[in-house]
Amino acid sequence: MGKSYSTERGLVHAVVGVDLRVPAGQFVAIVGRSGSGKSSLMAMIGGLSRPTRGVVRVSGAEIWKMPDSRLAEFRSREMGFVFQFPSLLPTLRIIDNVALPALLNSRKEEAAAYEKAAELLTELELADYVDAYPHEISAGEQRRVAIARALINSPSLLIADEPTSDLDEQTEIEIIDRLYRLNRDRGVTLIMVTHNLALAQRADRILHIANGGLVA
Ligand SMILES: Nc1ncnc2c1ncn2[C@@H]1O[C@H](COP(=O)(O)OP(=O)(O)OP(=O)(O)O)[C@@H](O)[C@H]1O
Repeated sequence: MGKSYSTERGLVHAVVGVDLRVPAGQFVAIVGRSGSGKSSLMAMIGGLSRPTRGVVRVSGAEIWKMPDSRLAEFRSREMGFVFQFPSLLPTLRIIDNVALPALLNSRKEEAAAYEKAAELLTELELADYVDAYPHEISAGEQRRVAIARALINSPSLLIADEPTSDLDEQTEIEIIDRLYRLNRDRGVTLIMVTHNLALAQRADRILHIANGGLVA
């Protein structure tokens, strides 16, 4: 698959001829320098940015053939996202933030959504903070909330783009450990971009990307 952007400077080829197959349940780490195309690749896989070339299949479905509304629904059901910054809604309690995607998209019963949110928060050792607001918890705890939120609709694929940026080393290890265990214990396929090669070592497979292409 490929992605080019039209800019005033002309076409920028951000991703070029990437052929990537990730078996269900695998943990793949993607590493590469700034500007190498990691986020562009993740956005195409995650149904957030249309490829200019090629196809993306998730759980057998060709996602970029879907009409927008179906893709949005598919994305919220099949995929979870953890980005560089957790972007929790500041006026909602932690539990509301986690339950929200279930209430919005899969039309889960409110009670069931809150029950699942509480379960996930307990699993991520955040049970004490369900009624807290995002500004009342630490940056590492906020990342864990974002992971819980990403899991609320039981996705088969979790996409994490620099999920530990701006965290201290110990918290970074802890977050990666969480993601690692979710992958192992729940069988969620995990594709993670990281700058940190040591953390990438936890993955089943490390892909290096340079100038928009995969390198051996
Ligand atoms: N919306 C856009 N419009 C034009 N060019 C873009 C756009 N997004 C990314 N690019 C360019 O595409 C290339 C790849 O960018 P991308 O963000 O995918 O890299 P990255 O590896 O994720 O970088 P970083 O680690 O700094 O986040 C870069 O040259 C970037 O300038």
